Amino acid sequence: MDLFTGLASKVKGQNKRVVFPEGEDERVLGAASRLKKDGLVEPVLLGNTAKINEVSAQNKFDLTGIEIIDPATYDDKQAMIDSLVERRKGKTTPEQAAQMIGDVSYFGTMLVYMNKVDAMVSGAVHATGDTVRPALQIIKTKPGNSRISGAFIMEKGDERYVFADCAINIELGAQEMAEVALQSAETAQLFDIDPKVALLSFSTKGSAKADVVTKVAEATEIAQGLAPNLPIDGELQFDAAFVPSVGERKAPGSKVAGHANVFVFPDLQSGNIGYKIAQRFGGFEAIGPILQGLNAPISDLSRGASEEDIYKVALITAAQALD
Ligand SMILES: CC(C)(COP(=O)(O)OP(=O)(O)OC[C@H]1O[C@@H](n2cnc3c(N)ncnc32)[C@H](O)[C@@H]1OP(=O)(O)O)[C@@H](O)C(=O)NCCC(=O)NCCS
Ligand SMILES: CC(=O)OP(=O)(O)O
Repeated sequence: MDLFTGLASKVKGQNKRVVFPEGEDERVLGAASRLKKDGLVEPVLLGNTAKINEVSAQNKFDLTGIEIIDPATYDDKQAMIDSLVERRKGKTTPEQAAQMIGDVSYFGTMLVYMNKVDAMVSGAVHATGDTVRPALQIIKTKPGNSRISGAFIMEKGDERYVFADCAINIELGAQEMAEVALQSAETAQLFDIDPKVALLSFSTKGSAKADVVTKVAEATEIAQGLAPNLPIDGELQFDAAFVPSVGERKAPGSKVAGHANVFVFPDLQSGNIGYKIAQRFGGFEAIGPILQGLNAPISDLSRGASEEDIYKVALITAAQALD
């Protein structure tokens, strides 16, 4: 069974309410109308109702039964402001809160925080920082996680891999990289991938010396200590992690080298560039970024996302809302 058939059967009929703050965007509307028609989620669109109906009519989308909330005329605004001020005690004044919820990313995040919806999918129009900052400030991390990170499921035919962090942490210390490794192993399990985790570098097992290489070796030790039963290894170059013959030559005896399926990058430059190369040169579908370590299901999208990408990310996000 492919990834999305399995996810669809899990979320079908569960009526998970997913808010789409960029409700006036044509790709978002197309995805929402299909999700509703397929009975997979209950989309909630944010935006101006007349504008949403106009874009839908132009594209012949059927929005029957889909709730639209216009933040400009929302009845419960004061309760939302009060709740935001309470959550950001000492950090946000009522005046600032009123201004913040004028931004659809904050408005949508508050709907999740106040349990008015189960999940949020955004970022087709807004850059990642603007999409996730409200979640970092309001939803915060899950217990046991000091930071969130962003993973992609990279899929082509029956090949399926996890890449992280491709979206959030510009620089990572050893401890933080170890945490991303464990979060990514958990994400892999969610998608029926039996994780073999490689912490990547331009060096394999000491073949080069540099502080950034030492960081990856230290992160590997920390991650192995935290999860002794998981196959985790580093520092590994990508070829040593992925190609069996190279793995054997460069890292003999490693349980991961040559067979890795979860790839943890040492910083955001390499992670973001790496996933886009696999996507655009390698022909992999890049599904995500899936936010890991956040205390509620909220997903960011790439602004390059297609309607199909949005549909799939919404399905994943609804599945995360199931337990
Ligand atoms: C994610 C990002 C927006 C956070 O930056 P920021 O808003 O400047 O963060 P700040 O340091 O001001 O922190 C804001 C809040 O978020 C929290 N935070 C920041 N990064 C976090 C992380 N990785 N995990 C958890 N919380 C985090 C801070 O603790 C702070 O909380 P507080 O307000 O309650 O004290 C920033 O790291 C970023 O731009 N990353 C790159 C995103 C990107 O462009 N990716 C490429 C495309 S996908
Ligand atoms: C994940 C990512 O790179 O997002 P964007 O393309 O929107 O910058």
